[in-house]
Amino acid sequence: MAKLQVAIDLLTTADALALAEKVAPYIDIIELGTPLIKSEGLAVITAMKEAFPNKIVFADFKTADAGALEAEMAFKAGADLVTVLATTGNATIAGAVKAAKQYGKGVVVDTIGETDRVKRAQEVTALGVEFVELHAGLDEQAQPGYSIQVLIDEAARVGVPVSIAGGVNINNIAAVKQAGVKVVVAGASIYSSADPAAAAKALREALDAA
Ligand SMILES: O=C([C@H](O)CO)[C@H](O)[C@H](O)COP(=O)(O)O
Repeated sequence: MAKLQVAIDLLTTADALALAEKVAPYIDIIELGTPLIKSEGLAVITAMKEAFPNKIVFADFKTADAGALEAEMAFKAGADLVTVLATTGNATIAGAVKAAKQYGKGVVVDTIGETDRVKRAQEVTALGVEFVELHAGLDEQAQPGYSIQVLIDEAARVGVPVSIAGGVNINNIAAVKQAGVKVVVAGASIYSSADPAAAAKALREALDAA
């Protein structure tokens, strides 16, 4: 069963907690987006885990160096999963994985900015990461001609555990799941909705039905 992850790209702890409260019944993983963590610091991780101890809390650090140190910071604050960039060196990813093993937590590698997401996903999986995020970030999504289909096609052939993030919505979530992903990430289609709870519920139902 694929998990549903809400990516919270809001800028305050209060707004993030309020959104999480609305969507929690329908989602498995609560992602604290990179802008949110930069805005509010580690305290937002602690606040989210205290409010939702039974959810998987995902800290989107996008770590580029000092993998062990940054992963430890996230885990000590309450994160269950932390991201490291695929574009960084294997030593940084391996350092984060080592810290994750010490804390009983996990590392997700984010392929944002990576030219060959499939090849890099296969390489980093061997380092012991939890899964790899096939990710087209907000700026890539804004480019003319962007389609999530490129990620769906990559997921179908990658052969290692992956998530997809990059514009998941109610119209494409079934195709995303059918590509064989472990986790489906939805950000703007939930937090920008006039009714985030209804949006999350619809995504959950479509995911489970696909
Ligand atoms: O990780 C993300 C981005 O880098 C900003 O932090 C997004 O949360 C991710 O792209 C998912 O969001 P949507 O594309 O809006 O679904």
